[in-house]
Amino acid sequence: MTNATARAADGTSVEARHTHGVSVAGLTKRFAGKAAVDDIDLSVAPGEFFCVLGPSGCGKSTLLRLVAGLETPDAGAITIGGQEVAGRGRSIPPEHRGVAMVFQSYALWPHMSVFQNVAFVAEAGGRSRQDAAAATAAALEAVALTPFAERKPAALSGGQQQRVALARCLASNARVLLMDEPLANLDPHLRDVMETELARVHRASGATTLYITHDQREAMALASRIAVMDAGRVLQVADPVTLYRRPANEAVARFIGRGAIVDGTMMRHDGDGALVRCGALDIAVAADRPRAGTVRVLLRPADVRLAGDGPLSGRVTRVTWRGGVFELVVAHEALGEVQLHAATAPAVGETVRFAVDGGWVLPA
Ligand SMILES: Nc1ncnc2c1ncn2[C@@H]1O[C@H](COP(=O)(O)OP(=O)(O)OP(=O)(O)O)[C@@H](O)[C@H]1O
Repeated sequence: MTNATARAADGTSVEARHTHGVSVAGLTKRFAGKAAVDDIDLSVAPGEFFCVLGPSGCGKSTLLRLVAGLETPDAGAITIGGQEVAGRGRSIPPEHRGVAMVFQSYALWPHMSVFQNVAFVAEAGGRSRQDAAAATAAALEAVALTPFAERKPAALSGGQQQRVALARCLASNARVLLMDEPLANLDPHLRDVMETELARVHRASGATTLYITHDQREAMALASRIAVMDAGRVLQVADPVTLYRRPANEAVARFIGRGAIVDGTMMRHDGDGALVRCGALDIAVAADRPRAGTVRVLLRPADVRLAGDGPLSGRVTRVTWRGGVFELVVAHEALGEVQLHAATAPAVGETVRFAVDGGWVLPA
């Protein structure tokens, strides 16, 4: 099937869905005078899988609820598919925004069967009964719930109920899917399975997806781009690799992944690289621009390696098995504690030699 003829589970052409991006500008929402969402600008491309990642209480859900139309902004504007749905004192109600939403709580109708729960939403998209039934069947198949179609929600496990909520979202006619931690209540195995399924369904449907999570692993696995939020503000928007390798500031560096941050002085800058002196050690690192004074250098575990002839030595303070690799914390006199991965584990307290092969000078 070519792109031109590709069809989503609900019969909508992929092209139709691809025309719907989401953008917010200067978006602000206050509760009791305190900004939960604080002057945010974001643009989600049509068809993109975009994650908003941040700690509890940073304003992620409020942002999603604003886009859905469940909250009214105090300032700023929201545009969906080229249409301004909120701003300048105007607010289009949720049902006219062309979005479907999955919440942390599944909000299923207890008196309806699994099939009816999904079909109800599919029909609300303005389709014929027959088309809605086909979309419902396809969505239940996608979340592996076909055998449970006639059950009531009360006779399902929590994870199965969550999958019904997901199927409802998939079966809706919406061009834009809004998901608030939809995998939060699943066990790790089912989470993995559903992550794969979400990615597959997204590829097939092309629906623009705005996905909220506090789980960086999940965001990294699913998103084409991630916005990292803290205290109502967006700290950085980037693809997962850039967020990990080149965080914009210390807060993002500490929130995403592991690593150590050490002080140094930039001796030289050339193109995309720099030589930074940390204590008595010169390290070749990546850096976006020349900098005077003290700089802060992020050393990810992959930047550091055990080496019998390495120039540095330190004492192992912690060893953690991370499934396939040991993570060591090694204390060095000048650098402080650095982390690295190793195939074999020295004993805690042992002195090891190591080398630093790279790093990233934090821009801010
Ligand atoms: N209806 C409300 N009334 C008052 N305060 C609210 C309301 N909704 C959210 N808040 C506050 O706004 C801030 C952001 O909340 P929000 O639910 O958006 O965060 P979150 O990042 O989604 O958190 P979590 O991951 O825990 O769900 C919090 O301080 C919260 O207490």
